[in-house]
Amino acid sequence: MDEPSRPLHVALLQMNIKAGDPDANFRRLGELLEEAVAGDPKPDIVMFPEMWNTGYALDRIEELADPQGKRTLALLGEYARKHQVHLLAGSIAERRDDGVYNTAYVLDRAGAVRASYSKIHLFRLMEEEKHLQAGDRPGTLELDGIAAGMMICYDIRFPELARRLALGGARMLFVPAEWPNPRLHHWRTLLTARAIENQMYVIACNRTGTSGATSFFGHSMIIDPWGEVVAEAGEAETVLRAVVDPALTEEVRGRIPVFEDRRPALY
Ligand SMILES: O=C(O)CCC(=O)C(=O)O
Repeated sequence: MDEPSRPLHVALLQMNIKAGDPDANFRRLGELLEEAVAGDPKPDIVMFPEMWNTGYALDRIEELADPQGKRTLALLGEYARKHQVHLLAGSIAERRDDGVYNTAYVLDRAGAVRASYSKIHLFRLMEEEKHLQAGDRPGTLELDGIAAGMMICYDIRFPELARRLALGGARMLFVPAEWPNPRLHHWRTLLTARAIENQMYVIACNRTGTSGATSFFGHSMIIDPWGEVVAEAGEAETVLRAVVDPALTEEVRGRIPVFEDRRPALY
């Protein structure tokens, strides 16, 4: 049975991903995960970045993607059970019968898959639409009695999706990403705006390092429902930790009743 809603310890694996080398990425993820669960207190939720299994090796993505996520889910199910943590397992390149999807999985402490979400908005600047299939439904989940939503990277440029998740009851928004230079300003501003306008936590895990000519700035962030940055990483590979208190969402929503004051009939 789910525990009652209480503050949660989260740990974000800001990882350097090797494009086109799933074996190396599985190894590195395992090391960072061990580092995360060795922390005191042990995290309730460990989160990973976007496409952490393959990186953006899009020209070989058919061959590299994990068929039905089987390798990922077998390994992560074992990790989750062994360490008794929830895994917001970033997203992976997942091969299905009709193509490759950029899919985020959520596993609970028992290692069971609780939710999945495939990225809805494909990022044309990186030609995702030529190699990936788009998801067709928003990502919702519930962990320890707390309703939350998921968006992947480029999705945060679409405020209507975050609002839809908030209206559906989400009190936290998880955002795995591979957000590159030079758009740190956009990353910080958009994440902060999604937190303030929806009065919910935004928990965003970006990758770091380089992939060909593209470099990634890290700056994984946890932003509270008032828009304050609770924790922010620099550029280095790291485990970023913070405590999130879902009760703060109610307090902030009570302070400025944005959801009651909406006039959707007019716009
Ligand atoms: O929107 C952006 O600037 C970055 C998005 C992106 O890199 C992605 O969705 O993979």
